[in-house]
Amino acid sequence: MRIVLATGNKGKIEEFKKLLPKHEIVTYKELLGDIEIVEDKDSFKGNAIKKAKTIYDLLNDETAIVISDDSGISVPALNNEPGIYSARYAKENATDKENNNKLISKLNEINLEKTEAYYTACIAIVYKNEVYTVHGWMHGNVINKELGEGGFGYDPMFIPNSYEKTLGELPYEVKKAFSHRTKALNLALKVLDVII
Ligand SMILES: O=P(O)(O)OP(=O)(O)OP(=O)(O)OC[C@H]1O[C@@H](n2cnc3c(O)ncnc32)[C@H](O)[C@@H]1O
Ligand SMILES: [Mg+2]
Repeated sequence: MRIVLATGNKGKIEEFKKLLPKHEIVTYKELLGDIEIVEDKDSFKGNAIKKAKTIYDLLNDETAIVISDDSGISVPALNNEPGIYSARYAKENATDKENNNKLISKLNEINLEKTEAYYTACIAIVYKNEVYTVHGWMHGNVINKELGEGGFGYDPMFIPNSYEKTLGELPYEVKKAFSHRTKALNLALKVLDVII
């Protein structure tokens, strides 16, 4: 099955390709070029739907299968920041490094070297003009430094439950086994099984 990914994030694209080895994955940029989608909704779900719907409508092909991913990290000790603002925590169009530095300074402000955190992913599917959404979560801790080069985004700061190392240090197989994205995508595949 051919799936159009409504994301511009290289880390996500790489993960989706590894999670869906049997499917043909095309990114929206390959089909439509660069498009700016303003993520102005107040939930992962709202933004995921907006991204998937925008690309689906522009493709103008009823039978296209479009999948988006809106995700982020939440830190309860910081009132669940950055949450839906994870991509622009430091500033608009911030790099991963800038966002990680902002999270590190926020943790340092309240003298926390390590504290509970969780990732959320909402995946929206659009097919035949209908929208479906599913969620997945991964729980663990964030630390006030970056360790390792693996993964993307906040991964070098995130230690999943039952592990002692960050997702920057651990092999991708660990993240693949039970990440927020893996869990949401497994549900999305079940939805696709039913609707297609
Ligand atoms: O909107 P798209 O085009 O999909 O790309 P994006 O990078 O803007 O994606 P989001 O709006 O969903 O923002 C997600 C933020 O959370 C971070 N993030 C999401 N999933 C992550 C993961 O699995 N590991 C590390 N960081 C993650 C990511 O780096 C972004 O800063
Ligand atoms: Mg985004």
